[in-house]
Amino acid sequence: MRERTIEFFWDSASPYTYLAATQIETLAARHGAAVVWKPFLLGKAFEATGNRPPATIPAKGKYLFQDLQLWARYYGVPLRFPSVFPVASLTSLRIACALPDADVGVWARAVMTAYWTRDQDIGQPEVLKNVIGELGWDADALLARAQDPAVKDKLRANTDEAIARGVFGAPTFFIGHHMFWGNDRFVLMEAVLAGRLG
Ligand SMILES: N[C@@H](CCC(=O)N[C@@H](CS)C(=O)NCC(=O)O)C(=O)O
Repeated sequence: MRERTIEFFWDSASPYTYLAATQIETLAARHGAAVVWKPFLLGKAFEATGNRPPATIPAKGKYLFQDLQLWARYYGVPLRFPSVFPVASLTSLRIACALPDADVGVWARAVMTAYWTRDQDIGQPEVLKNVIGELGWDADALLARAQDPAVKDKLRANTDEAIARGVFGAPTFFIGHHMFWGNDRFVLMEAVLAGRLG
């Protein structure tokens, strides 16, 4: 039987993850697959694997700015490089861990749109409150829940799981036993979902 689940490890601090988030549900729907949105701390995966943010290597950073804009134009989505970068994504990810599973993708897309298209500093509680309010959710209650020890543990567990499964960057997807890093791996993911690659 073909695999019908795409696990999506995402951190709102990652521009390529924002790009992937604009596409993944449409891709999944084409194949009757479900997306499981898994927030994790990319910085911890960098630390654990000895990897580093690409923008810290000047030549890679320069290329990355052009590459991101080309992808945004290719997808027909907005992308504005934020004035605060890198951003403190921790609270936005804890909020994701405090939500019911069905709302995590909605939150991920909303918070990444605020940061990656409207230059809003999602490290600030006031900004997060606004984004939560725009979704019609109770911002004070959700921000309070995001501080629960069980919620903090969930983010830690997702991050540990990602590292244990070999994640070194973002976005990272799993379809069955296959791991994919990057929004540029969609072509391979579709081949797996369509049963053309085992
Ligand atoms: N080619 C990938 C690039 C993805 C990427 O550079 N992601 C960053 C985070 S935004 C990362 O994880 N970098 C780790 C690395 O360069 O090894 C894509 O198109 O998505």
